[in-house]
Amino acid sequence: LQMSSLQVSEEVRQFLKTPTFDNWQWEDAEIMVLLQVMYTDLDFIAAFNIEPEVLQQFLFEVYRRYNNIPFHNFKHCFCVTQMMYGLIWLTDLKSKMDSIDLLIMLTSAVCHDLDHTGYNNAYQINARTELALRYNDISPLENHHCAVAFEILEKTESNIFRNVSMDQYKRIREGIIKCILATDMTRHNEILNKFKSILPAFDFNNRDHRDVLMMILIKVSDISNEARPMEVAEPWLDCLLQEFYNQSDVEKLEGLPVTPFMDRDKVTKPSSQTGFIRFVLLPLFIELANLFPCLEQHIIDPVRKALDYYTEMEKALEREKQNRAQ
Ligand SMILES: COc1ccc(NC(=O)[C@H](C)Nc2nc3c(cnn3-c3ccccc3C)c(=O)[nH]2)cc1
Ligand SMILES: [Zn+2]
Repeated sequence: LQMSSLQVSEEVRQFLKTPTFDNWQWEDAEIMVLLQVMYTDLDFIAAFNIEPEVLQQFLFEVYRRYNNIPFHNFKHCFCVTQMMYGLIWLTDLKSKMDSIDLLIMLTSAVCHDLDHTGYNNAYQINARTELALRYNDISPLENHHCAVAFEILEKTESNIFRNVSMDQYKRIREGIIKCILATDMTRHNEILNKFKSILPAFDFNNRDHRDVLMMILIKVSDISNEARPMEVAEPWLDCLLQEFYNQSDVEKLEGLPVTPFMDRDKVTKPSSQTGFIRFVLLPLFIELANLFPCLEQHIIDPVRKALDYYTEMEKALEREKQNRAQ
């Protein structure tokens, strides 16, 4: 996996800051370079004295620890990190938050699904896997992703934080743990409600407010595929359903409870998406847009278009089913 960060043009560097970036156009080796560009263009290299070869080793270890499964793979890690990077520039967060918080957010996105096996927490708990046992059924996957991140960071040659102070390292570790654990979707309403409650008097100088915002930003980045152009987003839904169907097939074989929206006999692409967009994605994005109005046109409009697209598809499927029934 050869990479050097010299060959990225100014045009690509600008494109990388937008939510329309198409991950499918790039090889893994090029994606590794694009991830380095993000750390460089946010001035983390200078601000935290990160040595380029250590950053490369860190990203290579990360690359190695993601698995080749349909959805929660290294390309997903890149998409989430690239969306986080785009949100940082779109909302001008550099002028509102400390650089160390931005470093926490970007690194959390890079590491947030490390060593995902393609089976969600419900499966881990029902099947009483080693992870569920180790983490007592408490966000087993997210605890594992975070533990793997710090296994990588414990090694000197891949510890991008090895030149920061003890206090900075403590703050970075606390922040990454909070952000990665926040990606457990069973905590979705808990975190969204907390954000809603502080929004009316949001204060960037309030540590608790900043912590909740960081959790909301990684959550938004994590499930934001439908904010991208349809030709980028639709393949991701196919990958996701592949992983979900694989899990529900195994659950059926093992006599374990099957999650309805993962069951290939129950779910269709449009039906899974219209519900998700209406009840999960839009409410979350609309709350964030309350704080950053510019996200209306960059993130919310594309999601409304996706909702229209899947609603139309759902109706067409319905009509087809009626015709077949007659
Ligand atoms: C509250 O917990 C939830 C809520 C909804 C869902 N997922 C869905 O409703 C369906 C399957 N669709 C869906 N789920 C998605 C998307 C993006 N990420 N994502 C996802 C993937 C893994 C785990 C959880 C989610 C939300 C997406 O575009 N669509 C999964 C968990
Ligand atoms: Zn994820």
